Amino acid sequence: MKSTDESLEELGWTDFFSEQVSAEEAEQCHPVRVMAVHRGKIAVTGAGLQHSVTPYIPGALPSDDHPTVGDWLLIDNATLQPTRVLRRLNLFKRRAGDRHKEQMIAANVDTLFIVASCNQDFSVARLERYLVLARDVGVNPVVVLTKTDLTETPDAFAAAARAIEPGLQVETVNGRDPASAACLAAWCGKGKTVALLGSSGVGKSTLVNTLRGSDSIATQAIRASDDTGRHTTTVREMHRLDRGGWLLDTPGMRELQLSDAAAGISEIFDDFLLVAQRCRFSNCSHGSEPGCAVQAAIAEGMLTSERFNRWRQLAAEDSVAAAYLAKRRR
Ligand SMILES: Nc1nc2c(ncn2[C@@H]2O[C@H](COP(=O)(O)OP(=O)(O)OP(=O)(O)O)[C@@H](O)[C@H]2O)c(=O)[nH]1
Ligand SMILES: [Zn+2]
Repeated sequence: MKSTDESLEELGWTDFFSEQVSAEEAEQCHPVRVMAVHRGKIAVTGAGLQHSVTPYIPGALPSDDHPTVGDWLLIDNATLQPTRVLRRLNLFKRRAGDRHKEQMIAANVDTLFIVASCNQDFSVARLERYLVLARDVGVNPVVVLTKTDLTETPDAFAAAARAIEPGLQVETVNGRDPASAACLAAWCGKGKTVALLGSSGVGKSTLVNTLRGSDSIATQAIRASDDTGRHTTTVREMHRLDRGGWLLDTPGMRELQLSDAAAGISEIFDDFLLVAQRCRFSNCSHGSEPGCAVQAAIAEGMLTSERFNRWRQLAAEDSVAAAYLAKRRR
């Protein structure tokens, strides 16, 4: 199947997907993108068509990945039943509240907006957590710092974010002001999919509304007393922008739990891994072992103990999750 169809390209269809479809399949099926997932139904859009279809794929095992927002599916022309999920460019998952479970967040994302606000909610540890996820999944991250209108020092927040990783892209915006949010348009071109991740109340839905120039998503005033976000976004869905891109909002998250993200952790904390290679023992826990290069670097001021603690915390959390998953997959 060739990716010549203009309207499919607007949906994000590329050769990566078209090459997966055999000539035989192309005759019997048509590709559609999952726009929203509801209970028992998914909203899909293809070339000049929209359907609401069942998310169940004949013959799929319960352990198989089911369609999630952003996925490309093949739909049978006659029955309108999904026949299969096309291989994904990438997939965001997180550990759901129940630690045994993984929840799919979004598939086939070009750019991740990691949204945080310039107020007391701002946390480098939380940004690192989202960056680990972005690196692990292999998606280009952009840190978007909102609520610049509520602080005198937005540059200080931006500097703290930039210090996490050399070359990290950081934008500061007033999410309610279209002129201010316009700097984000660069990532939202035709056929591009941008997912927004961040804690509840940081202003994801507000950004989506501002970039779309509409006010169709419910946003809710957060409790002024503590800036704690309430859950305002309930359905995960793709929102179309006039210039052709797609924004994918995600429901309010209290805390992002990583699962199986060792590769991402290694990238964000590569400075620690580099130094750890010089530890005397290859299985050094960087505690009180003799000859620990990490502790030596901290003592010399080359590495900070704050970042060390965040690294150990993420690594410990991730290895517990990874062990769980390995057991379940066996
Ligand atoms: N002053 C100011 N308020 C903002 C800004 N961005 C968002 N808000 C407000 O912050 C509150 C929460 O914004 P939402 O857009 O609902 O937050 P969210 O991240 O989508 O939250 P969930 O849907 O729960 O994940 C709303 O009252 C917004 O009007 C901003 O840049 N400046
Ligand atoms: Zn060590």
